[in-house]
Amino acid sequence: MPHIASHRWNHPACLAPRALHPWLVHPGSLTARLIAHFPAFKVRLLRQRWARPNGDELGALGLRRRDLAIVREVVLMSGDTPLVFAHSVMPRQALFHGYQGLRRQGVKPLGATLFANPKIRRSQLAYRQLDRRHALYRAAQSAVGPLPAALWARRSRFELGSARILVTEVFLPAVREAKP
Ligand SMILES: C=C(O[C@@H]1C=C(C(=O)O)C=C[C@H]1O)C(=O)O
Repeated sequence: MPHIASHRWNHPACLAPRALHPWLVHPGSLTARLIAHFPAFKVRLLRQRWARPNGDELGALGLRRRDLAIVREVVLMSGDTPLVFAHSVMPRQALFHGYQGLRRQGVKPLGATLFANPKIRRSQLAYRQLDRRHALYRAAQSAVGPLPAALWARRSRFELGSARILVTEVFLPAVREAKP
């Protein structure tokens, strides 16, 4: 396993390209913003199955290495153009205590569910650049094909009482603020 220079999700978003920055720091539903900016939005569901979270996700969810969670991976699309690779980790405890409905999420955007429930709190957003040393970069690349050497990603927890899920969004090249 190549050493990842830093597991830390603490890269300042201000270092991101100017055209990407508004997307990275957007506090509301990314789905809603993508629908407002791009035509023919759809969710391409890649997988949703029991799996082990990535090493740098355990701490954020208070999990041990052997703990299982349902891992959901999708590509948010505009027609045939991939916009965002999203990876969501839903621990067993969360699925049985609060997030039962997420098991049948299918191609309905997660955001449509999470932002519709006023009891769900979102944590601070955390950012980092990913490259081929990170599992999420490699998963995005196998889903959409060749990518730039580094991609900006953000992640946050969605908390419902004691239940927490971790949602990570990897921004693909097509997502840039329209030229002013
Ligand atoms: C959390 C949101 O849901 C989006 C949709 C996702 C999905 O359907 O799996 C995952 C992450 C988000 O990009 C959002 O819209 O902000």
